[in-house]
Amino acid sequence: MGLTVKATIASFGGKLFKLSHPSTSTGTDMAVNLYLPPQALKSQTKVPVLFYLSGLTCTPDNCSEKGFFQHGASQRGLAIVYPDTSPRGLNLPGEKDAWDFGEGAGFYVDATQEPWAKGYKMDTYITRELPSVLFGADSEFGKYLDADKVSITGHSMGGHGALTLYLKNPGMYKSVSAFAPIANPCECAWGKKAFAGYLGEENKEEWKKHDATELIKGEKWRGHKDARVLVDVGTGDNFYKQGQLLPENFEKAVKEAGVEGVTVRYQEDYDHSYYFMASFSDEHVDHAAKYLGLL
Ligand SMILES: N[C@@H](CCC(=O)N[C@@H](CSC=O)C(=O)NCC(=O)O)C(=O)O
Repeated sequence: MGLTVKATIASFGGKLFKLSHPSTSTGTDMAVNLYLPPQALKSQTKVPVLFYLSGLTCTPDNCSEKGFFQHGASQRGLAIVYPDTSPRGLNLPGEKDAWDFGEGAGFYVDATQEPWAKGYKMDTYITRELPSVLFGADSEFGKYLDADKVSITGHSMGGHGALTLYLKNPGMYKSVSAFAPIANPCECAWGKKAFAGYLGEENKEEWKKHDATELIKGEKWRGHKDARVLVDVGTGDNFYKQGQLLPENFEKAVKEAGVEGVTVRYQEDYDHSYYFMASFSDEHVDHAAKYLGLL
């Protein structure tokens, strides 16, 4: 069984499809939104694809309703994939006890600890299963999507997801960008809670494999001359002020590792919300478009 279309919504000359599909990674049905720009629909050609990973508490709808990404995507001619942030409906004990762990908070890792290992496999889901579901021969959308031209972006927990999936898999994505990412999860409260639960309290070396600040220092990226990374953080972001994001640690690691092609910008007064993202989403679409051959 493949994709089910739940709704089709006109947006900026293209169409937003609300989809669901059974997932072998999570053992649940997964919701996912897909935006096809007018260029794909009118000429029936394959367009490049930008994956957008959402933050804590989000569904595929938060960003497709108020992130303003469809505006830039329709101008540049790229598709956007908005996945969910965790499995839903597994009914694991404690799954809905907190907004920063469990349902809506999968952290884009493959959990190794029970009970989470039963379906919290968001790394495999985003990097392997979802592309094959969307781009594969059985997908009615495959004819519109260029599987060889894919970039990734995200917000907060999803910014962590975008940076780490990009850094773990050189070549899988053409570029990465992030809004207010949790840039050093091993050192912040959100990250410590998630990694202790999903990966094990004692497995600190394993945690580092899913931390952008650690990954950029690793052998895959040390001395890299063209990293293609854009990060925006708002200086009025309360989660930034509380030390949940730690972009300075990421910048320091980039410098120490001699990595070039990383831009971290601090946007005066902007907070953590979608008002911030909508203000800069065109620029993040353009960052992706440049490396996807559209600019
Ligand atoms: N507990 C609050 C705050 C949750 C929140 O701010 N979530 C952010 C992501 S935070 C890091 O990943 C978010 O994107 N919220 C959705 C939105 O539409 O703003 C709550 O439950 O709202």
